[in-house]
Amino acid sequence: MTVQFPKGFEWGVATASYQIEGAVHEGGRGESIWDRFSHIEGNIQNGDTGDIACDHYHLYKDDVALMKELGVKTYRFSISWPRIFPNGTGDVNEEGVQFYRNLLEALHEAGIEPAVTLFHWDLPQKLQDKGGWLNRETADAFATYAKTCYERFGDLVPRWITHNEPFVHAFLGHYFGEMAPGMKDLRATLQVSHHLLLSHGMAVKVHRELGLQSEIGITYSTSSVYPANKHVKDKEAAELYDGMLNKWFFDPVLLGSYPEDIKSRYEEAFPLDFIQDGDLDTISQRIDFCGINYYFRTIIAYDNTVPFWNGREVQKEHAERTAMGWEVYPDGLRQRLLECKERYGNLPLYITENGCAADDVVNEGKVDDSFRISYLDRHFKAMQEAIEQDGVNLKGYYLWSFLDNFEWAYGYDKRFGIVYVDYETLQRVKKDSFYWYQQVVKENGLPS
Ligand SMILES: OC[C@H]1NNC[C@@H](O)[C@@H]1O
Repeated sequence: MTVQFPKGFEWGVATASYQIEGAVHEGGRGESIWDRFSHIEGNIQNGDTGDIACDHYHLYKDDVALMKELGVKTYRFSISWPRIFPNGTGDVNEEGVQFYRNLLEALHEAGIEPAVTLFHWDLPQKLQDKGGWLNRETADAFATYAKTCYERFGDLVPRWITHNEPFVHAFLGHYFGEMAPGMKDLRATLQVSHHLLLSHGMAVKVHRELGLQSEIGITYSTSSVYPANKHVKDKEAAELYDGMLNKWFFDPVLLGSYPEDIKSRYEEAFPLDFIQDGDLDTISQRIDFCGINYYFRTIIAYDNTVPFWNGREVQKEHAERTAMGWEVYPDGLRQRLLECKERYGNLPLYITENGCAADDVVNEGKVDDSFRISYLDRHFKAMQEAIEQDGVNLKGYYLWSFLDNFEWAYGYDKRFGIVYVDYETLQRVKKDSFYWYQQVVKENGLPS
């Protein structure tokens, strides 16, 4: 065994509701902002939508059987809020509850522990019609939704994740405009990000009040940020970008305050008057773990035409890249894990997403995705170094993704799965990486 992980290290796979379920008009489900956004022409590559996706809603038993064959200990998926509350609040949709109970019971039968994400971006459209996350009342609605999930599913869920990647939902959905609900307004983005974090704290408080034995945390998209070169301006720009991307979301939850360097710049432009007294106490409720989603590093060059953080992403020439164009940089994962340990203490961490898109094709019933195996192999080595050499309290790993699925604005072109999905027939085909990962899970380490 060349690379061995600690005994009890948890190997898993991850998905999300809108990306795999389909059945958007079935089982009493209400409309989500992604149903609305994906049906607006021009928003999604090839005009794709999540209407059918992987049809996991009907095929979940086959998918759980495949996970059992894979041998993973744990499976991270998200609950679709509009399946539980079609209008966002009000009456509970019992058919939606039943679907997730069936899924949870199938996982329990298969000996697979669920890690459930409460919000992975598919906000009920009815709440968006009332301002969405711009509206502070959406945080209250989220706490009610969370409480309902704890009550209905808590007997079968050992691990809860309040939010998936608040940076991505806030900034790509409300500033860069490439994701639902497709806004382009920085002050709105900061208001949304604050209400996302506030709702996280409210959901943690409810979890503690119910005295649940399960653990609860939050999942962040994150990247290690590097200056383009040694110039002080580049270093300052990288610092500010790290503040915008990472600290703005990690610090309120883990330190109880927003990072001053970027906050003061925002306040020069507009008052952050959506931050109310007591909010940061709520947001910084103790959590049991932090989820880290890492795919690539970020290189920043000074650019004073970019407001607030005065920096723009630059690409390393001739770098190895995935089908998303993201640089393959496993050292950045180790770096980011060490940064978290040094800034926030040794809170338990899970890699709640990591993986790569590749141009996978089926050839005589097989999929040679050696590129993905190489990507994973190198990131696993970086993880193991973080544990063994840097003392990072890394407890587990969820591979993104179990299935090829709807990759948001990119539609179905970008394949992240270790299981190939033929979107014409919905047939699943195990890729070579499925068998490779099966061995890693079995051996709790990398094959020599
Ligand atoms: O882009 C790959 C993944 N990144 N994190 C959030 C997921 O929903 C994405 O598919």
